[in-house]
Formats: sequence, C-alpha cells, structure tokens
Amino acid sequence: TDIFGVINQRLSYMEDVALYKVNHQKAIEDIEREKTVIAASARSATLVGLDEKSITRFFSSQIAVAKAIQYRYKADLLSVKAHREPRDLNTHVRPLLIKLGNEINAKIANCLKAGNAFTEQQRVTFNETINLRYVSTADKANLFEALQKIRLK
Ligand SMILES: C=C(O[C@@H]1C=C(C(=O)O)C=C[C@H]1O)C(=O)O
Repeated sequence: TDIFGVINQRLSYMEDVALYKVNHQKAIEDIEREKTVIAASARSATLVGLDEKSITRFFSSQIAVAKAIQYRYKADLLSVKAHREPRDLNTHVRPLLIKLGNEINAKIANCLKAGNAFTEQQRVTFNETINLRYVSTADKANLFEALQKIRLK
C-alpha cells in the first residue's frame, strides 16, 4: 500500500492553497468547503465499504492538518515573499483534493478488507512518509490515530 504516500500528496498541495488564498485575500478556513469535502468523502467511503463515522473523523483530521500547514506558511509569507504563481484553487487544486480523497478511501478499504490493520510498527513508516516541512509531530500523531480507528461497515 502507498496509502501514506497519497495522504502526504494531499497535504503537499496546502502551501499552494495558502498562497492562492493570500493572493486573493481569502480566509484559510472555509467551512462551507469543508462540509462539501466531508460529504464527498463520506459518500466515496460508503461506496467502498468503510464505516462513515470513522472515515469522517479521519477526514476532519486531514482538514485540521491542512489548515495548520496553511496558517504556518501564511505566517512565513509575511517575512519571505513567494516568487511563484499558485495553481488555481477552484479549477485545479480542489478537484484534485477530492480525487486524492477518493483514492485514500479506496486504498484504506482494500487494506482493511485484506485484514491488515494499521499497527504501531507502521507508525514509524507513516512518520517518515509524511515529510512536509509544516507538518508537526502532533499533527502526525493525530492523523495516525484517526487512521487506526477507521473501520469497515
Ligand atoms: C484545502 C482547503 O483549505 C481548508 C482545508 C480543506 C481540506 O483539507 O479539504 C477544506 C477547506 C478549508 O478549510 C480549501 O479551501 O480547499
């Protein structure tokens, strides 16, 4: 499985998201969008046989870390300006985030259906695979614990 890699990939877009929001004077937190993302993930999770409540908690953790990355990067942008254009949030990045979310659900479902739970041994690999500069140790612990709690329907 490269579930951890896809989780890392989803989070790797968050600096771009933050830069787009700074450039367009938009707030980092978008509650309406979060509802859309949670609803889409609950739907796709149910389709592949995952328990809705536990997957919703896991997606809430991913969104919390996504916002933490954006706030930290936004703070650094006050001192060091970015010399690049972010990819468009609405036409490019958001559809991709939904696609990656669906991929994460499918991979988790395959893993659990094969009888493989997320063990403490895998936590080490998880902590190494999530390699983005603005993800903290506490972020990783929260994400991994939510991952361990995901159940099949
Ligand atoms: C990624 C975004 O930023 C935040 C994080 C979200 C996510 O992880 O899906 C959704 C809404 C925002 O609160 C976004 O606005 O699309």
